[in-house]
This record gives sequence, C-alpha cells and structure tokens, in this order.
Amino acid sequence: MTTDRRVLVHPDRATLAGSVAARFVTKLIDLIDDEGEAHVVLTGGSVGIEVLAAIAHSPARDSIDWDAVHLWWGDERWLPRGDADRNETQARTALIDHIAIPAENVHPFPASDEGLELDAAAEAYAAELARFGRDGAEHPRFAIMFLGVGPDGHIASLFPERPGPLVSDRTVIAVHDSPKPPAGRLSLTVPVIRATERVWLVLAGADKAPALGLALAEADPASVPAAAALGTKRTVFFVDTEAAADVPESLRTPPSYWTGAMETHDWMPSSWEPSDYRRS
Ligand SMILES: O=C(O)[C@H](O)[C@@H](O)[C@H](O)[C@H](O)COP(=O)(O)O
Repeated sequence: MTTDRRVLVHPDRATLAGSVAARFVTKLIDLIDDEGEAHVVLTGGSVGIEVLAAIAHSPARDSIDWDAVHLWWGDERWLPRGDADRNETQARTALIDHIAIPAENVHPFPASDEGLELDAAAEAYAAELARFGRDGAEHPRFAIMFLGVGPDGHIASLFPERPGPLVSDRTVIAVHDSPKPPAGRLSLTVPVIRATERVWLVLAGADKAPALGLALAEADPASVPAAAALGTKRTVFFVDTEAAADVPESLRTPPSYWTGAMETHDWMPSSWEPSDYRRS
C-alpha cells in the first residue's frame, strides 16, 4: 500500500474527462499486454459518466481487447433494470453499448425488480465478486477503480457519518437510507477499494473543493469517506480548477499547461506522465 496521492488539475471538466479517458485507454492496453486481463470498477455520477462517454469517443478504444476486460461497479442505485438513473444504464448508454465487450464480462449489481430484497442483493453481488477471486480471494484483483466524490465527501455509496465507511467485514453493503437519492443503494466497501491497484477519483466543480481539500488532508474517513480512497499502486485525483480551489497552489498543475493538450493525448505513450504533482 502506498499513501502517495497525485492531483492532476485540468482547466475544465471536458478536458478532465478526455484526459482520464486517454490515460485509461493506454493503461488498459498495457495491462492486458502484461497480465492478459483487467478487472475495472466503474462509478456513477456526472463526471464518471462523462469519462465513459469520452472513452467511447476515443479513436483508440477499438485497440482495446475488450474480451479481456471485466467491468464492475463501485455502487448502484436500487432501481429497476434499465431505469435511466441506474449507474449501469448510464454506463451502458455512454460506453458499453458502443464496445465489443462480451455480455458475461459485464457485472452489474442486481436491480430492484429482480425479486431480491436489498440485503440479499448485496449478498448476491458479494458472491459474484467471490466467483472471480483467485486463490480464495473475496473479489477479483481490480486494476483500476473509478470513484466520483460527492460534495459531502462520499465515494461510491459510502456516506459520511453513516456506518458504510466503517464496514470492514464484507465486500458489499446495502444502504437503506442514502442521503443522496434514491434511498436504497448497494456499495463496495472500503477494504475492496483499498485492495485495488489504481484508484482514480474524478471530480469537478466548486462544490467539491472542500471535500477534496479534506481528503488530501487525510481527514477521518468516517466524516470524509474520500479520505479512505487509496490504491495499492497509485491514487490519482483528476480534478478541474474549480474543485482544486482548496488544493495548495504548489500542488496544482497550471491550467495553461493543459491548453490544447487533448489533441495529443490519444497517442501519447503510456509511460508519458503529465506534470502531475506529488503531495510530498
Ligand atoms: O451513484 C452515485 O451517485 C455515485 O456513484 C456517487 O458516489 C457519485 O459518484 C458521486 O455522488 C459524484 O457524483 P457527481 O459527479 O454527479 O457529483
């Protein structure tokens, strides 16, 4: 586990989404070359879905061997299959419907109209995770996990001052009283997030600035769940200038650096690192 966090600041959310998409495509190609497969966790939320749409628009997306990719979700809203507010539905519309990924490689959470109660649905998803765990692991080895961040600092459906961020004995929880609608939700837990190799947090807008500042200051995860988001290899906050308002100037990438950068991202080698800044 590394506690190293990086903050990459982009001039606006469109540039942010394009930058993350470009990095995702190149990283995924490398991961599949090296390891033969990659398990990826998607997020709901506006920025997370914009990233997926940007991946769909990347000319390089067809260079990915999607047969080797498994898609999972960090959380889901307890709604009927196909509901426009389900994270799964939005991800399918933005990306999955446009790529040649086998249906069995897509692992959505159960939906509310499939005959399960919410708690049983959490257990069912935990069982699906365990089916792909190697050597008795409770879940697959996740190569990349996307996470959105709420203005209150929540990630996935782990909300501040609720039991969720503190759960450590399960991989999946049912949330019955989410402060963000709908009330019913399913979520991966912190131990799964922290077992992930690369945690990529995507956030934009001035209302996210306090949460970002507190997460970087390593606030108590019970109050700021985003502070618990750490990957075993890399933790990156992809943000826009508005969300970065509370990030010290010394840690920010100058917006001018990014101007025009999008035209070149699609073909940049995966070893390319923008002028990101480490915290220490
Ligand atoms: O189902 C959801 O709502 C989420 O997965 C949630 O954790 C989301 O990612 C954040 O609330 C950020 O959402 P925005 O980017 O829309 O602010």
